[in-house]
Amino acid sequence: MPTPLVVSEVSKSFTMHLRDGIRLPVVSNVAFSVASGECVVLGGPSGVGKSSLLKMIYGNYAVDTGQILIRHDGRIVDLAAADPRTVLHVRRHTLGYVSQFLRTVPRVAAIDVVAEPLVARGEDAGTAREKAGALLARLNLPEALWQLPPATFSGGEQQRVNIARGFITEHRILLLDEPTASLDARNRAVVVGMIEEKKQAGVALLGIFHDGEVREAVADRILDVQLFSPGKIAA
Ligand SMILES: Nc1ncnc2c1ncn2[C@@H]1O[C@H](COP(=O)(O)OP(=O)(O)OP(=O)(O)O)[C@@H](O)[C@H]1O
Repeated sequence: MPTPLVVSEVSKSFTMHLRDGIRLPVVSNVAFSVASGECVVLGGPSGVGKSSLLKMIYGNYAVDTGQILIRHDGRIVDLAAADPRTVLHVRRHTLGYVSQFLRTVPRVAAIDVVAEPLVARGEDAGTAREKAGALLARLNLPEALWQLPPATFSGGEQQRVNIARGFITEHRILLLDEPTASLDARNRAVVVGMIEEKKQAGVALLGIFHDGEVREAVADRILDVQLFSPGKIAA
């Protein structure tokens, strides 16, 4: 099966426009790939650029140089150079992202927040809601909350809505930014099981997990982002 995600010679500096244009180099010459059915975990100390790298791959941060090659619709798209329409199409169909925090939409019920990515892909609303309910039940979100907007939910409840929303589609690539950070042990175990199922289904996963136990449970490989700190030569 063709490799779903290849990151090639990616470098990035932040330019602080309000601070005399000071440049903050973050990563340099990042090169790795994630195979189908593999879970690669980004490692390295705080501030080394793990989250920034994930945001570059999702297209939220621009890259200065390099390519982010995504297998999409039977062809290869360089997301680093793609126009916004293509980026949105890739996100809708191929590239999923579970951020650390849920971005809530006022007045939208939790179950519809979770079902929305399926509806956007053209799935019937009733079926999408059924799948959303099954995921929320699996993640132990009390049914009394399903019809409420998640804005007032606890941190862990919001995170579970966010996870359900990210896992509901059959995206071939899934980016995970600390999806278990606010969860208790029981729900962390549920998420580990869900990641395992995605691997079995051939999804390529790339994530950040600060929890050592979760990392050990899900990682096929840990990629030390420090190898790509500016001034170092990538191994
Ligand atoms: N939007 C931004 N503008 C300016 N600097 C940024 C921006 N985002 C990140 N940085 C800087 O880039 C560096 C890497 O940050 P990043 O959040 O990617 O690190 P990390 O490895 O994920 O850290 P942690 O493990 O603490 O979450 C930091 O020095 C940070 O201050």
